[in-house]
This record gives sequence, structure tokens and C-alpha cells, in this order.
Amino acid sequence: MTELLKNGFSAMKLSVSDAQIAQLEDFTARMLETNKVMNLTRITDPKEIAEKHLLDCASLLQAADFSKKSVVDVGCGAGFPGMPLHILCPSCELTLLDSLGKRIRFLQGCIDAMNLSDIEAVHARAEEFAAKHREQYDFAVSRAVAQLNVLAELSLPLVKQGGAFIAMKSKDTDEELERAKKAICLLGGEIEKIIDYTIPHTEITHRLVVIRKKNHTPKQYPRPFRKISASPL
Ligand SMILES: C[S@@+](CC[C@H](N)C(=O)[O-])C[C@H]1O[C@@H](n2cnc3c(N)ncnc32)[C@H](O)[C@@H]1O
Repeated sequence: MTELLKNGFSAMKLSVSDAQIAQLEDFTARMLETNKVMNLTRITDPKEIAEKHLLDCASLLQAADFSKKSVVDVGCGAGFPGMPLHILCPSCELTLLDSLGKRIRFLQGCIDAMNLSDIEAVHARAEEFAAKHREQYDFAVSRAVAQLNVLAELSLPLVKQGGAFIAMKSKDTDEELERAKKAICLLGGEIEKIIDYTIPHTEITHRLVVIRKKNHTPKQYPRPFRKISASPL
């Protein structure tokens, strides 16, 4: 895994130290150990974890500079993309957010055992978390949580005006993006750029959708989840 990560980061032109690679491997080992008793990831082959989790999430660093910025990972699951992002950019102040308590307990265990600072793991639904943390973050990031029109309502209310929400998507999402444009606009955002990237040394191509927060999100959003899912914007 070490060589694969080193070669991958070098292909992505990211400068990553041996200590950071060791931390990524440490986190992977903890995830795989806990995965024996808790459903954290269906990917268990170390090569695939390196490619589909770690290098994939590192692509965020090609979209923005997260140094000293506040970042919330909406629906982080086992910690993706937030954990790799924080290990690779330790000065970002990260909130890992998930509605599933056991995943948050796993992540809190990793944070404690790995002695990580400027990172918190919060058990909450994003649409409820927004009540107290509205427009507080420089960035929201999210992967594999919901269709973009729904995800925008969960994420954009958390982002400061001038900040950005970066959604990690597959490449064949043109229609999904088109369908989400109205929601993004209503919530105060605007698609700024779309970055298609190939995970190094694979044929897997994914997409980053960078949504700039141009205006404040109107107070009526986010709605309760049953309304968001019953009638997505
Ligand atoms: C398919 S997993 C993806 C996990 C991770 N982002 C990844 O890419 O591996 C979706 C996660 O989103 C969480 N989730 C779904 N809706 C949520 C919400 N409204 N607020 C917070 N977390 C949510 C689920 O509990 C789950 O852990």
C-alpha cells in the first residue's frame, strides 16, 4: 500500500510525507479491524482502499486549498472524504458528521487513538445540525450520500457566504447536475466548476462539483428530512 500511495500522490503532484502515509495506513488498519464487527466499508482489499478511498478523497486537494479552513464532511460514513483530507491537510478544522452513531463512535476512537487535533466527530443529521451551525463553514464536502438536489439542501445551509460545497460524484452525473441547478440556486449556490479526474494508475474517473455559496440560504431551508425526500427542490 505504501508504494501505491506514494506513486499515486506523486502522480497527483501532492507533496505527502512518510508520516502522513503512515497515518493513512494506520487509519486503514483500524477501519479494517473494526469492519470485522461493524459495517464500515465493502472495500477490504488494501490496494482498492488505497485507490477507491484514499487517493479518490485526496482529489479534493486539487479543487481547493483547505489550509486553516473550517470543513464539514456531510454523511462521512467511515470517514470519507474527511479523514484522508485532514491527514493530508492537518491545519483544516474538520467536523465529521453522520447520522449513524456507531460510525461516529468508530471515528472518535480513531481520533483519540491517533492523537489527531482540530477534528471532531458529530452524531447528527445534517439538516438538524444546521439549526445551530448555519453558515459557519468555509467548506462542506460530501461523497456518496444523496442525489445532488437533496444533498445541496443538506450541505449548502452549513456553508458561509463566499465558501463552497464540493460534492464528489461519478462522472455520469450530467442529468443529476442539471436537475439540481434549481435547488442549488434557491439555496444560494452556483456551480463554479466541474473537475473530472482519473484516480492515478486506474481507469476510474470521478467528478468534483464545486458549488460556490453566492448568497445566504433562505431561512426555510433545510426542511425536515421527510419533506426534503418527499419533495426534493
Ligand atoms: C453510502 S454512505 C457514504 C459514506 C462516505 N461518505 C463514503 O463516501 O464512503 C452514506 C452516509 O451518509 C449518512 N447520512 C445519510 N443521510 C444523512 C443526513 N441527513 N445527515 C447525516 N448523515 C447522513 C449515512 O448514515 C451514511 O453513513
